[in-house]
Amino acid sequence: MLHIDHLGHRYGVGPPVLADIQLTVPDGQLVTLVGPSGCGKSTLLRCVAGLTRPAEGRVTLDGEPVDRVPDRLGVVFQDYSRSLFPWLTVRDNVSLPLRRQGLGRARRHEEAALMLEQVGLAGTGKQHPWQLSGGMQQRVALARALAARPALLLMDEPFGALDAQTREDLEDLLLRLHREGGLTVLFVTHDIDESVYVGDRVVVLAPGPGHVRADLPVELPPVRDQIATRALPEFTELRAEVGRAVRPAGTATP
Ligand SMILES: Nc1ncnc2c1ncn2[C@@H]1O[C@H](COP(=O)(O)OP(=O)(O)OP(=O)(O)O)[C@@H](O)[C@H]1O
Repeated sequence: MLHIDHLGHRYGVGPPVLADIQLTVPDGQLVTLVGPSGCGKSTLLRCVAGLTRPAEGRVTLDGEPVDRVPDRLGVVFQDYSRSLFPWLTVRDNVSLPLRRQGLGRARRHEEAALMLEQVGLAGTGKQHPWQLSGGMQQRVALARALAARPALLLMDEPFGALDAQTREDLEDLLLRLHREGGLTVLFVTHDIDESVYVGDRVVVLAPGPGHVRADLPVELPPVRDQIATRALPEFTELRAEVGRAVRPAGTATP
């Protein structure tokens, strides 16, 4: 379980960027974090990842304070081309976290093959990332994040750079892995539709300084479909509610 307790942050002597963030993500829940540009989403994720030490409050993962990058943390960022090592094969990229855990070569290769199969990339292990499409590279990044069997998966706009069809395929892949593997996920997105489609719960962060404006359960069937789910009245109502929280009346900019 992830627990964020009264977290606040400012960079140096600058203005506060986050204030009094209180958020718990129970095991097995996929929480989407949505909010306008600059409201502090990435800063919050960096604090949770142990990359930035918050000025106030604290983060715990399974009861342990996060004061460095936790061992069992998976991360997937938007920029897949810079997160994979081009000189390593796909298999070696995926098995990197396992090497850090001290697993032998044969076990690492076995696990990497299993993870690649799970993300629909069986048989690509001997290729290099640059031989794959953008969507395939992001699947490799996901396989690598899952290889460490993370207690928490952090995703920062993971599908933002992909074309619409590939993005939908990867949303559905994430939903399946979450459903079948009980993954605990904190997923940052700009996209209100995506926040509702993939989330069990949507948390809206508002700026000035960043704070939780809304925390909404997603009461949609766990097995989702890009066309049928998005057409449900529950989906459109929640999307509107999230939209109003992201952009309260009178704050829209031309
Ligand atoms: N390293 C840094 N030093 C100083 N200020 C920073 C730093 N990183 C972010 N900020 C500031 O903190 C605020 C929040 O930035 P952050 O990147 O966390 O927001 P965000 O919601 O993730 O934005 P976006 O959606 O555009 O990525 C912004 O005003 C930004 O300028």
